[in-house]
Amino acid sequence: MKIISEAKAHGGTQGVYSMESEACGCDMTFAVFRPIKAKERLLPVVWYLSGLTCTHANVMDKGEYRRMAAELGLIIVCPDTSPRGDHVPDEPDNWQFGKGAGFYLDATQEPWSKHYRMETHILTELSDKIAGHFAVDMGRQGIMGHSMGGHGALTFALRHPDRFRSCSAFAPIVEPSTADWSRPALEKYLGADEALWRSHDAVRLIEDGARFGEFLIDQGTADGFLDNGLRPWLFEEACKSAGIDLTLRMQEGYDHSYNFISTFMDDHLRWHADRLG
Ligand SMILES: N[C@@H](CCC(=O)N[C@@H](CSC=O)C(=O)NCC(=O)O)C(=O)O
Repeated sequence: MKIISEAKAHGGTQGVYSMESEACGCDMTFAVFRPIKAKERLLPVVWYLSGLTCTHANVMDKGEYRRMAAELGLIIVCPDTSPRGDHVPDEPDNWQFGKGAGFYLDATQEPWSKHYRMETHILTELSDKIAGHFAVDMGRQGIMGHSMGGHGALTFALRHPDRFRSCSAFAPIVEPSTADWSRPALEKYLGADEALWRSHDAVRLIEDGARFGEFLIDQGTADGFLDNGLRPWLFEEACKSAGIDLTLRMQEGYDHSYNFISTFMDDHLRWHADRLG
Protein backbone atom coordinates (compact mmCIF):
# COMPACT_ATOMS: atom_id res chain seq x y z
CA MET A 1 0.00 0.00 0.00
CA LYS A 2 1.35 3.41 -0.95
CA ILE A 3 0.62 6.58 1.01
CA ILE A 4 -0.34 9.38 -1.39
CA SER A 5 -1.15 11.89 1.32
CA GLU A 6 -2.04 12.10 4.99
CA ALA A 7 -3.31 15.16 6.84
CA LYS A 8 -4.59 15.76 10.34
CA ALA A 9 -8.31 16.52 10.46
CA HIS A 10 -10.59 16.81 13.49
CA GLY A 11 -7.89 15.18 15.60
CA GLY A 12 -7.73 12.17 13.27
CA THR A 13 -6.14 11.52 9.90
CA GLN A 14 -7.54 11.89 6.41
CA GLY A 15 -5.41 9.72 4.17
CA VAL A 16 -5.30 8.88 0.48
CA TYR A 17 -3.62 5.64 -0.50
CA SER A 18 -3.13 3.40 -3.49
CA MET A 19 -2.75 -0.32 -3.89
CA GLU A 20 -2.04 -2.75 -6.67
CA SER A 21 -5.35 -4.31 -7.65
CA GLU A 22 -5.27 -7.78 -9.11
CA ALA A 23 -9.04 -7.67 -9.66
CA CYS A 24 -8.88 -4.45 -11.70
CA GLY A 25 -5.45 -4.96 -13.24
CA CYS A 26 -4.30 -1.47 -12.26
CA ASP A 27 -3.39 0.64 -9.25
CA MET A 28 -6.48 1.73 -7.34
CA THR A 29 -6.71 4.82 -5.15
CA PHE A 30 -8.87 5.07 -2.03
CA ALA A 31 -9.40 7.44 0.89
CA VAL A 32 -9.58 6.52 4.57
CA PHE A 33 -10.50 8.80 7.46
CA ARG A 34 -9.55 7.48 10.84
CA PRO A 35 -10.60 9.34 14.00
CA ILE A 36 -8.15 9.80 16.85
CA LYS A 37 -10.15 7.19 18.78
CA ALA A 38 -8.63 4.62 16.41
CA LYS A 39 -5.47 4.92 18.50
CA GLU A 40 -7.31 3.53 21.53
CA ARG A 41 -9.39 0.68 20.14
CA LEU A 42 -10.73 -1.00 17.01
CA LEU A 43 -13.48 1.10 15.45
CA PRO A 44 -16.42 0.28 13.18
CA VAL A 45 -16.01 1.13 9.51
CA VAL A 46 -18.48 2.77 7.12
CA TRP A 47 -17.89 2.43 3.39
CA TYR A 48 -18.97 5.33 1.17
CA LEU A 49 -19.54 4.45 -2.49
CA SER A 50 -19.55 7.39 -4.89
CA GLY A 51 -21.59 8.12 -7.99
CA LEU A 52 -20.99 8.40 -11.71
CA THR A 53 -17.96 10.47 -12.74
CA CYS A 54 -16.51 10.45 -9.21
CA THR A 55 -13.22 9.32 -7.80
CA HIS A 56 -12.46 8.74 -4.12
CA ALA A 57 -12.01 12.52 -3.84
CA ASN A 58 -15.50 13.97 -4.40
CA VAL A 59 -16.91 12.97 -1.03
CA MET A 60 -13.60 13.67 0.65
CA ASP A 61 -13.67 17.22 -0.68
CA LYS A 62 -17.40 17.97 -0.46
CA GLY A 63 -19.12 15.36 1.74
CA GLU A 64 -18.32 17.02 5.09
CA TYR A 65 -18.16 13.72 6.97
CA ARG A 66 -15.04 14.15 9.08
CA ARG A 67 -16.30 16.14 12.09
CA MET A 68 -19.16 13.73 12.81
CA ALA A 69 -17.13 10.60 12.00
CA ALA A 70 -14.49 11.80 14.47
CA GLU A 71 -17.14 12.42 17.14
CA LEU A 72 -18.85 9.08 16.62
CA GLY A 73 -15.64 7.10 16.22
CA LEU A 74 -16.28 5.81 12.70
CA ILE A 75 -13.61 4.96 10.16
CA ILE A 76 -14.73 6.06 6.68
CA VAL A 77 -13.42 4.32 3.57
CA CYS A 78 -14.03 5.84 0.14
CA PRO A 79 -13.04 3.67 -2.84
CA ASP A 80 -12.77 4.81 -6.44
CA THR A 81 -15.67 4.11 -8.84
CA SER A 82 -13.83 2.18 -11.57
CA PRO A 83 -10.47 0.88 -12.71
CA ARG A 84 -8.07 3.53 -14.02
CA GLY A 85 -5.18 3.88 -16.44
CA ASP A 86 -4.54 4.30 -20.14
CA HIS A 87 -4.62 0.51 -20.67
CA VAL A 88 -8.16 0.23 -19.24
CA PRO A 89 -10.91 0.16 -21.90
CA ASP A 90 -13.29 3.09 -21.76
CA GLU A 91 -15.87 5.14 -23.61
CA PRO A 92 -14.36 8.56 -22.99
CA ASP A 93 -17.36 10.54 -24.26
CA ASN A 94 -19.85 8.55 -22.17
CA TRP A 95 -20.04 9.58 -18.50
CA GLN A 96 -22.47 6.76 -17.72
CA PHE A 97 -20.14 3.93 -18.68
CA GLY A 98 -16.49 2.91 -18.38
CA LYS A 99 -14.11 4.90 -16.24
CA GLY A 100 -15.97 6.56 -13.40
CA ALA A 101 -18.91 4.20 -13.93
CA GLY A 102 -17.97 0.73 -12.69
CA PHE A 103 -21.45 0.11 -11.17
CA TYR A 104 -19.99 -1.95 -8.31
CA LEU A 105 -20.13 -5.30 -10.08
CA ASP A 106 -17.75 -7.74 -11.73
CA ALA A 107 -18.13 -7.48 -15.51
CA THR A 108 -18.42 -10.77 -17.36
CA GLN A 109 -18.21 -9.45 -20.93
CA GLU A 110 -15.12 -8.70 -23.01
CA PRO A 111 -13.35 -6.34 -23.09
CA TRP A 112 -14.68 -5.05 -19.75
CA SER A 113 -14.25 -8.21 -17.70
CA LYS A 114 -10.47 -7.91 -17.53
CA HIS A 115 -10.55 -4.71 -15.47
CA TYR A 116 -14.10 -3.82 -14.40
CA ARG A 117 -14.30 -5.99 -11.27
CA MET A 118 -15.27 -3.45 -8.63
CA GLU A 119 -17.20 -5.85 -6.40
CA THR A 120 -14.18 -8.11 -5.97
CA HIS A 121 -11.90 -5.12 -5.60
CA ILE A 122 -13.95 -3.57 -2.80
CA LEU A 123 -15.25 -6.61 -0.96
CA THR A 124 -12.11 -8.71 -1.15
CA GLU A 125 -8.81 -7.01 -1.83
CA LEU A 126 -9.54 -3.51 -0.54
CA SER A 127 -11.31 -4.99 2.49
CA ASP A 128 -8.25 -7.11 3.22
CA LYS A 129 -6.03 -4.07 2.88
CA ILE A 130 -8.21 -2.04 5.26
CA ALA A 131 -8.32 -4.88 7.78
CA GLY A 132 -4.55 -5.31 7.61
CA HIS A 133 -3.50 -1.66 7.86
CA PHE A 134 -6.05 0.16 10.00
CA ALA A 135 -7.55 -0.27 13.48
CA VAL A 136 -10.85 -1.53 12.10
CA ASP A 137 -13.35 -3.92 13.65
CA MET A 138 -14.39 -5.75 10.49
CA GLY A 139 -17.25 -7.33 12.46
CA ARG A 140 -18.91 -3.89 12.48
CA GLN A 141 -19.23 -2.66 8.92
CA GLY A 142 -21.78 -0.28 7.45
CA ILE A 143 -22.20 0.89 3.88
CA MET A 144 -23.63 3.98 2.25
CA GLY A 145 -23.45 5.63 -1.13
CA HIS A 146 -24.78 8.20 -3.54
CA SER A 147 -26.65 7.60 -6.81
CA MET A 148 -24.65 4.86 -8.61
CA GLY A 149 -22.92 4.45 -5.24
CA GLY A 150 -26.34 4.19 -3.58
CA HIS A 151 -27.07 1.35 -5.96
CA GLY A 152 -23.74 -0.15 -4.87
CA ALA A 153 -24.57 0.22 -1.17
CA LEU A 154 -28.08 -1.28 -1.47
CA THR A 155 -26.97 -4.20 -3.65
CA PHE A 156 -23.88 -4.97 -1.54
CA ALA A 157 -26.01 -4.98 1.63
CA LEU A 158 -28.64 -7.22 0.04
CA ARG A 159 -26.04 -9.53 -1.49
CA HIS A 160 -23.91 -9.68 1.67
CA PRO A 161 -26.23 -9.22 4.66
CA ASP A 162 -23.88 -11.12 6.98
CA ARG A 163 -21.15 -8.67 6.29
CA PHE A 164 -22.88 -5.31 6.64
CA ARG A 165 -24.84 -4.32 9.74
CA SER A 166 -26.14 -0.99 8.44
CA CYS A 167 -26.95 0.55 5.08
CA SER A 168 -28.07 3.97 3.89
CA ALA A 169 -28.13 5.86 0.62
CA PHE A 170 -28.43 9.33 -0.85
CA ALA A 171 -30.53 9.41 -4.02
CA PRO A 172 -29.74 5.82 -5.01
CA ILE A 173 -30.38 4.23 -8.41
CA VAL A 174 -32.74 1.59 -7.02
CA GLU A 175 -33.66 -0.25 -10.22
CA PRO A 176 -30.71 0.09 -12.63
CA SER A 177 -32.01 -2.55 -15.00
CA THR A 178 -34.87 -0.29 -16.11
CA ALA A 179 -33.33 3.20 -15.91
CA ASP A 180 -32.07 4.82 -19.11
CA TRP A 181 -28.71 5.83 -17.67
CA SER A 182 -27.83 2.42 -16.23
CA ARG A 183 -29.41 -0.18 -18.55
CA PRO A 184 -26.69 0.17 -21.21
CA ALA A 185 -23.97 -0.32 -18.59
CA LEU A 186 -25.56 -3.51 -17.26
CA GLU A 187 -25.87 -4.82 -20.80
CA LYS A 188 -22.25 -4.07 -21.67
CA TYR A 189 -20.81 -5.35 -18.40
CA LEU A 190 -23.07 -8.38 -17.90
CA GLY A 191 -24.36 -9.28 -21.38
CA ALA A 192 -27.78 -9.27 -23.02
CA ASP A 193 -29.44 -11.83 -20.74
CA GLU A 194 -31.40 -9.61 -18.35
CA ALA A 195 -31.93 -12.49 -15.94
CA LEU A 196 -28.27 -12.07 -15.03
CA TRP A 197 -28.78 -8.42 -14.16
CA ARG A 198 -31.20 -9.20 -11.36
CA SER A 199 -28.54 -9.87 -8.76
CA HIS A 200 -27.15 -6.35 -9.35
CA ASP A 201 -30.46 -4.54 -9.04
CA ALA A 202 -31.75 -3.73 -5.53
CA VAL A 203 -35.46 -4.04 -6.39
CA ARG A 204 -34.96 -7.32 -8.27
CA LEU A 205 -32.82 -8.71 -5.44
CA ILE A 206 -35.66 -8.12 -2.99
CA GLU A 207 -38.19 -9.61 -5.42
CA ASP A 208 -35.93 -12.66 -5.63
CA GLY A 209 -35.81 -13.08 -1.84
CA ALA A 210 -32.74 -11.12 -0.69
CA ARG A 211 -33.24 -9.44 2.69
CA PHE A 212 -31.56 -6.82 4.84
CA GLY A 213 -32.60 -5.51 8.25
CA GLU A 214 -33.44 -1.88 7.45
CA PHE A 215 -32.50 0.98 5.17
CA LEU A 216 -32.31 4.78 5.35
CA ILE A 217 -32.68 6.72 2.09
CA ASP A 218 -32.66 10.47 1.60
CA GLN A 219 -33.88 11.83 -1.73
CA GLY A 220 -34.10 15.45 -2.86
CA THR A 221 -37.38 16.50 -4.50
CA ALA A 222 -35.53 18.91 -6.86
CA ASP A 223 -33.17 16.20 -8.09
CA GLY A 224 -33.14 16.29 -11.90
CA PHE A 225 -32.59 12.53 -12.05
CA LEU A 226 -35.50 11.67 -9.72
CA ASP A 227 -38.22 10.58 -12.16
CA ASN A 228 -36.15 8.80 -14.78
CA GLY A 229 -33.01 7.59 -13.06
CA LEU A 230 -33.69 7.16 -9.34
CA ARG A 231 -37.38 6.46 -8.59
CA PRO A 232 -37.12 5.59 -4.87
CA TRP A 233 -40.82 4.66 -4.80
CA LEU A 234 -39.90 1.42 -6.62
CA PHE A 235 -37.65 0.46 -3.73
CA GLU A 236 -40.31 1.57 -1.26
CA GLU A 237 -42.85 -0.77 -2.89
CA ALA A 238 -40.37 -3.67 -2.92
CA CYS A 239 -39.49 -3.14 0.75
CA LYS A 240 -43.17 -2.89 1.70
CA SER A 241 -44.00 -6.15 -0.09
CA ALA A 242 -41.06 -7.90 1.56
CA GLY A 243 -41.66 -6.49 5.05
CA ILE A 244 -38.29 -4.68 5.10
CA ASP A 245 -38.07 -1.49 7.20
CA LEU A 246 -37.28 1.51 5.03
CA THR A 247 -36.98 5.09 6.19
CA LEU A 248 -37.41 7.11 2.99
CA ARG A 249 -37.15 10.84 3.49
CA MET A 250 -38.13 13.09 0.58
CA GLN A 251 -36.13 16.25 1.23
CA GLU A 252 -37.96 19.27 -0.15
CA GLY A 253 -36.02 21.35 -2.66
CA TYR A 254 -32.72 19.47 -2.57
CA ASP A 255 -30.93 18.49 -5.79
CA HIS A 256 -28.52 15.66 -6.66
CA SER A 257 -25.32 17.42 -5.66
CA TYR A 258 -22.98 17.30 -2.70
CA ASN A 259 -24.87 20.29 -1.26
CA PHE A 260 -27.65 17.79 -0.63
CA ILE A 261 -25.36 14.98 0.52
CA SER A 262 -23.38 17.10 2.95
CA THR A 263 -26.62 18.49 4.46
CA PHE A 264 -27.75 15.03 5.56
CA MET A 265 -24.37 13.37 6.06
CA ASP A 266 -24.49 13.74 9.86
CA ASP A 267 -27.87 11.96 10.00
CA HIS A 268 -26.50 9.06 7.98
CA LEU A 269 -23.39 8.73 10.11
CA ARG A 270 -25.52 8.73 13.26
CA TRP A 271 -27.75 6.05 11.66
CA HIS A 272 -24.70 3.87 11.12
CA ALA A 273 -23.15 4.57 14.52
CA ASP A 274 -26.41 3.62 16.27
CA ARG A 275 -26.38 0.25 14.51
CA LEU A 276 -22.66 -0.46 14.63
CA GLY A 277 -22.30 0.22 18.34
N1 LIG B 1 -21.77 14.96 -15.82
C1 LIG B 1 -23.13 14.76 -15.54
C2 LIG B 1 -23.45 14.84 -14.08
C3 LIG B 1 -22.75 13.78 -13.29
C4 LIG B 1 -23.21 13.73 -11.87
O1 LIG B 1 -24.11 14.43 -11.45
N2 LIG B 1 -22.59 12.84 -11.12
C5 LIG B 1 -22.97 12.71 -9.76
C6 LIG B 1 -23.38 11.29 -9.52
S1 LIG B 1 -24.69 10.85 -10.61
C7 LIG B 1 -25.01 9.20 -10.26
O2 LIG B 1 -24.25 8.37 -9.99
C8 LIG B 1 -21.81 13.12 -8.89
O3 LIG B 1 -21.68 12.67 -7.77
N3 LIG B 1 -20.98 14.00 -9.42
C9 LIG B 1 -19.78 14.44 -8.76
C10 LIG B 1 -19.87 15.70 -8.01
O4 LIG B 1 -18.86 16.08 -7.37
O5 LIG B 1 -20.93 16.34 -7.97
C11 LIG B 1 -23.96 15.74 -16.31
O6 LIG B 1 -23.37 16.41 -17.09
O7 LIG B 1 -25.19 15.77 -16.12
